[in-house]
Amino acid sequence: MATYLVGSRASNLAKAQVREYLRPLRERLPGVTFTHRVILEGGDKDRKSALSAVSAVSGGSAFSSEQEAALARGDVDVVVHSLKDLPTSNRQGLTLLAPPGREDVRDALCGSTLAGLRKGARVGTGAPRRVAQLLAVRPDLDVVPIRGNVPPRLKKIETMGLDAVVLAVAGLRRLGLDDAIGEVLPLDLFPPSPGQGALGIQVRTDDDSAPLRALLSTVGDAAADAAVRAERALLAELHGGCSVPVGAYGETLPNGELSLAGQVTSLDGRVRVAETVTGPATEPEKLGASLATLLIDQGAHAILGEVRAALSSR
Ligand SMILES: NCc1[nH]cc(CCC(=O)O)c1CC(=O)O
Repeated sequence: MATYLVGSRASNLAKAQVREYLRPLRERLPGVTFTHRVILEGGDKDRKSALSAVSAVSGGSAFSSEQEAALARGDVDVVVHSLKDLPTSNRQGLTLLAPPGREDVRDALCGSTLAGLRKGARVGTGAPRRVAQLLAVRPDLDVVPIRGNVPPRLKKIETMGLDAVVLAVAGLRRLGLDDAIGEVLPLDLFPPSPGQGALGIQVRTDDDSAPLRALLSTVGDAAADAAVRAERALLAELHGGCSVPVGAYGETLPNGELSLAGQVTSLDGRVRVAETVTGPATEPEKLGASLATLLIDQGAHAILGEVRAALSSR
């Protein structure tokens, strides 16, 4: 009987994601054993310094590297990530499988509604994309940088005297914290981080892993896969990472085509370029690349150049 080790970070969100991923697999494959292994991270302890050092410069993710190293070494056979935290550059010998569907992709305001925020209200978020999108619609807001896992970030409403914080609906739902949502933010003004709401299912590409890849592909969702591939291709073409103000949302249309919306916003929210493209769902990377070209023609590089300069001087 086959046994596979499934790795993840130690957070409650990571554990919930593993449970969500394994439930249908265990039902479908009663003869196969999947065992969860937490992979502890140096990067977790010292996330602040790691993030500011890595993400501002390369757009890389400090979180995922140790998970990927454990997978490459063979300590585990598959890793369940949050896809949006994974760098777009492909790690040699590893591959991403189609995600099993997708949670709600949107961001939420917790603690208040947008209209309910007084002038100059203090809103917590550490993500440049969220800062930029908030200031674009509400330049009066005082955006306060916060970091950490989802539950501590929610608690900062009380402990830091914030009026609200911005968090992904997906993480809140998976943690059973959706009661905290004051308003789900509209996709057109607050397009999510590429891959938001999707699990990043990563395996080795070697021949020995082929049977596992075949098993796991039975729970992959083609529509979600096309959407996240297009979103991540856009980000890669813009040379962005999870720390740049790029929002993207891919979706399969009723006619089977893939639509991809993308936005790049300056950190102060004053300049924004936005476009939507449509194309065959069989070529999501091409769609992402064509959207990147349109956004670059409209000035995306200038915006992102200023963002990088601002972030690296922090
Ligand atoms: N960077 C943190 C992170 N990584 C994944 C999620 C949950 C949403 C998801 O799975 O895409 C979150 C929290 C948040 O953004 O609110």
